[in-house]
Amino acid sequence: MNAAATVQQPSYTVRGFGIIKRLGSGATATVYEACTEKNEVVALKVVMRDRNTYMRELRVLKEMRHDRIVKLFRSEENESYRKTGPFLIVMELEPWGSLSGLVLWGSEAAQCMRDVAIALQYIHRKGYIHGDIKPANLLRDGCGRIKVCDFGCCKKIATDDDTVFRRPQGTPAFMSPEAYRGHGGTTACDVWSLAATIFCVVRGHPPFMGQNLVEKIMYGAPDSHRSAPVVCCEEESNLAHLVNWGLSKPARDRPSVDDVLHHPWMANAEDLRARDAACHLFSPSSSEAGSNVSAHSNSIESSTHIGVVPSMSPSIFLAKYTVV
Ligand SMILES: Nc1ncnc2c1ncn2[C@@H]1O[C@H](COP(=O)(O)OP(=O)(O)OP(=O)(O)O)[C@@H](O)[C@H]1O
Repeated sequence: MNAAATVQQPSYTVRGFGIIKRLGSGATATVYEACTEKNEVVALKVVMRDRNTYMRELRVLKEMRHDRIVKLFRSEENESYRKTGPFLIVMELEPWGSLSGLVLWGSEAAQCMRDVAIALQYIHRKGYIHGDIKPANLLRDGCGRIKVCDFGCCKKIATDDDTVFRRPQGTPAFMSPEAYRGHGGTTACDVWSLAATIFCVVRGHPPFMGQNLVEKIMYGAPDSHRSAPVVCCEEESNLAHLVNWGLSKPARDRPSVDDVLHHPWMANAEDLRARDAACHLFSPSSSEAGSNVSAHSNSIESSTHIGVVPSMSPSIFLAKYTVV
């Protein structure tokens, strides 16, 4: 496959981008698979109204250069001068979608969550917290690796004397207790969300399942009596330990991202380099091709990047694209 193999015809255009299909949407935006005038295939995020969120996301994405973080292709410079939406963000397309609704097993779960921890380590070192780690913001690339997206809730790490009450931001099912109270400016908030995400991808639902926002907030409230979730069976004791540690109510009791990366559940996961090597060496005709996120099944010969439809096994390829 090469760039000449094109995707479905766009059904309409948004400021010069041909819209092929909707990939997903959230509170502030809708993301589309789109093509440019040069027939490059991209992810186009259309932020309808919230200019502040848009500007923040754009500013942060420009700073992020890491292979576990979705790439910003183009910041439509003119966008910054617009007073009203929609505002556009042009990103690399991750055609395998997010982890939302998926259940992962064993070392595959550990590898994917390790990718997220690596991305968080980078984000924290840059002086930011992501603020909205959850399965829907974790995209799968063609090699079975994870890329973090959606920096709309990202903020600078609060300084020690920064006790200002901020408007709570994030997704209730994955938010730390202190984030509910408007003190969501520390890296420990991301660690809570990561632990809740780990629970969710191995169990298929978030750890605290309030029926509505009020119940979810009560679950997270510091004086509620709910105990940390137990993820347990004998062979999963490492997993249970990490999740329960990450979901410690007092932020100071939680591990750092470095601790998470060194935790046996992640550190003992199958060697990632083997997976990376498999990604490059994978033969598109291999009979191991499949449609989950395992190391061998989603491998492609080259990374997905602008203008190039990924070269991959025909069965996987056809599931996502109409080749003309
Ligand atoms: N680069 C991409 N490639 C493929 N799919 C993407 C990409 N970026 C986002 N998506 C899909 O679009 C969905 C919504 O994107 P995003 O989370 O950025 O929107 P949002 O409005 O900021 O969401 P939220 O309300 O969670 O903040 C994601 O869950 C994901 O499924």
